[in-house]
Amino acid sequence: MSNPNVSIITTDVDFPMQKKVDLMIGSDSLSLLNEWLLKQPCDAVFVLVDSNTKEHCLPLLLRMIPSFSESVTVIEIPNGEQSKSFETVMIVSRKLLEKCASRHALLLNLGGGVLTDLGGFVASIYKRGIGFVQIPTTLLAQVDASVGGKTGIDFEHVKNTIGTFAVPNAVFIDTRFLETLSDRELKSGFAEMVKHGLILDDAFYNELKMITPSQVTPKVIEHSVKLKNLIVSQDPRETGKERKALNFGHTIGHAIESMFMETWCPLLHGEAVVAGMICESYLSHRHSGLSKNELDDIRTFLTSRYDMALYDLSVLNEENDNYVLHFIRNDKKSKGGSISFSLINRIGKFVTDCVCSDVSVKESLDFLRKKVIKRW
Ligand SMILES: NC(=O)c1ccc[n+]([C@@H]2O[C@H](COP(=O)([O-])OP(=O)(O)OC[C@H]3O[C@@H](n4cnc5c(N)ncnc54)[C@H](O)[C@@H]3O)[C@@H](O)[C@H]2O)c1
Ligand SMILES: O=C(O)C(=O)C[C@@H](O)[C@H](O)[C@H](O)COP(=O)(O)O
Ligand SMILES: [Zn+2]
Repeated sequence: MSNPNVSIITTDVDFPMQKKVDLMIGSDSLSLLNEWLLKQPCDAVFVLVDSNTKEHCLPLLLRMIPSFSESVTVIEIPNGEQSKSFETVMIVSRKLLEKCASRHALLLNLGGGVLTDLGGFVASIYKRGIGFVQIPTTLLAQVDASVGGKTGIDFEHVKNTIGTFAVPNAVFIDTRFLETLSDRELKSGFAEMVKHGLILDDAFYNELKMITPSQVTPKVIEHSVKLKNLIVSQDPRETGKERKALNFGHTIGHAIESMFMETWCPLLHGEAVVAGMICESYLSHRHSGLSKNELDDIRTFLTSRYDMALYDLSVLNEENDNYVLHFIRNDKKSKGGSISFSLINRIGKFVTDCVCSDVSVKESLDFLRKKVIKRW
């Protein structure tokens, strides 16, 4: 299988067994899918879509797999974060059962991070695990969610509480899908790329400062994926220090995302991560040596790109800080009752396992309110 427009990165995974996963990235990586599928020992192919990817992405996918387009079963779920739920797990599992999907079925997850997290989770538990392929259609899913094997659903508004580490059989990242994505969604995905720069690569961070999300090229996506993959291959199941780095901005970001879930205008994941990265850059300045200049640089860059004035931020008023702390305590990095953060000590260099007090967390939320929200 080869195509000059497509790069292939092979990653070696050791859980639950040694498994090599190919990530195909490029402006027409789907051109490799038909041939790839023909080599798989599967007995049926299912495609999971949401209402948007059914309209915008499924036609291209079906065109690219002529040997299967007549025989695939399409399963549709509603779009949006609410689909990361037990209810949707049941909808998909029920459909697989109705169609008598065997343990040799293959599930193609065609969608953004919600769909790849949910679809990956169902595939990892249905009949104790069937094969699945991630075909990410948002920038966020292309640079982050489809890479690294974290799957799951939310529970009681706590993000990704129920989930598995499950390795897909392959990942096809085709940048043509991004053509129908809204600016807001593109910006949300861009935030995770900025995160990759902040924790691992200052040159990449500076490169991102020079472009807008709509100017992101397949090569820039590939670089972001390589950065994530580097970390994942060192610490696939987040048992060591490395993978926690990918959680920069998420301890507070996830709590903020949870706080907004029930409001009339929920934040997108990347938007919450932006707010989280601002708070956690403040904590990095206070606790892990990030310079004042770099803190200002990050805050200025992020506030210039993300206009949070568009959202109702009253949910982040001081009187709600204890709710934010409640969500933070359920973060997966917490241990023995202490809240643990992944921070940076300079742009491009992460440090993990930083314990910060409730007082520091509240200070960082104050920083967000005074230095950022006021300006937004
Ligand atoms: N597993 C991981 O490592 C990981 C990493 C980062 C984020 N996540 C998770 O990913 C989720 C966010 O993912 P997301 O930002 O992709 O959101 P999403 O999956 O909700 O997709 C965003 C919206 O865009 C629509 N859409 C998708 N592709 C489209 C296309 N090509 N054209 C037009 N519309 C399209 C979707 O229907 C949806 O309405 C969060 O739940 C987050 O927790 C997981
Ligand atoms: O892949 C990872 O590891 C990450 O932490 C990437 C994050 O961007 C992503 O949002 C992930 O789903 C968060 O995982 P969680 O373990 O904090 O639920
Ligand atoms: Zn994330």
